[in-house]
Amino acid sequence: MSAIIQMQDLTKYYGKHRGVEGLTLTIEEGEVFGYLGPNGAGKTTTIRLLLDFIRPTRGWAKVFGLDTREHSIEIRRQVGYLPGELALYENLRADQLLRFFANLRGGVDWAYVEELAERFQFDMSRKIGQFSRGNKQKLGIIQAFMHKPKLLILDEPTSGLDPLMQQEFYRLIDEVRAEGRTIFFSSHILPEVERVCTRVGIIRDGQLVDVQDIATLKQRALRRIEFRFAEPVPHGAFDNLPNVTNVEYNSHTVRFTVQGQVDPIIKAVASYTVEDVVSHEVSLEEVFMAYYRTTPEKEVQHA
Ligand SMILES: Nc1ncnc2c1ncn2[C@@H]1O[C@H](COP(=O)(O)OP(=O)(O)OP(=O)(O)O)[C@@H](O)[C@H]1O
Repeated sequence: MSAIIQMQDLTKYYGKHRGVEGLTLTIEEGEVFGYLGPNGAGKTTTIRLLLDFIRPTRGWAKVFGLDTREHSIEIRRQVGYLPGELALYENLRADQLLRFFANLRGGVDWAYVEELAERFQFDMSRKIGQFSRGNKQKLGIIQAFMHKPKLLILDEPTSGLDPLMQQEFYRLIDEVRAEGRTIFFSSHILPEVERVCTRVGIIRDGQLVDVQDIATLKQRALRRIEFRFAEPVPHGAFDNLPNVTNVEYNSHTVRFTVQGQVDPIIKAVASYTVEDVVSHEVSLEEVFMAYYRTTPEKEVQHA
């Protein structure tokens, strides 16, 4: 394995305002790395530093082992980049713009472009100016993936996509991953990061607060689970289960918060007749809260 992205003390201040600070991180070839953080955390700033659209105040970054400041043209040639906000030529048709990019980059298989357009139900013959936000996002995805780059840098790629198209996008990510290519993508949606990534970095207030593989993050995640039973359940029946807190009994229903494995709970509820079960996805905020509760105090003062 070789390092595809390296950051060392990477720091960007906008005047006195902190963008990101002290980012040190290595992403290896073949990783699908999720860069997770709430709005304003510094995700876009990091991506813009990697592509040399802005320059660091301190520290450095390398992509493919090349310094981002000295070799930005070479780096960008080998990267598929989806910006958070696309600036496009509104008067062109989508296929004209894609042909233009294909000619600039060279080596693009047009049949693959057509395949992507079909998969995303994207009509390339329409003018870009007429597109909805979702269609513009599809166009952004197609241009990022069309030349099969060895590194994809994607800024909130699923924003504006409907759920079906999101699923298609996740399949595309899986394919790129199976081919051993590398993806760095920012998101504020934990379930999608869980779905497609191998590792995740959590950024908050401009700083990288944790880097974990997905399995570890899942262990920390909180989940609210509700069971409805055919018969009333005795109060206290599930009070002493491992990993469970905040148990609420209400006649036929029981709700609780779970952190970590659900297996002991499933075994315990199985002695009653379960009519329904609802598991609420954890919000990123809850994951952060769970994270901060287990972080040494001096590190959480800024949280
Ligand atoms: N051009 C700029 N001038 C001044 N401050 C900026 C500029 N760009 C970003 N910032 C600030 O830097 C911080 C990080 O912003 P950034 O856009 O990188 O966050 P983000 O995680 O990508 O958020 P979002 O999900 O909202 O895009 C924020 O506090 C933001 O206000």
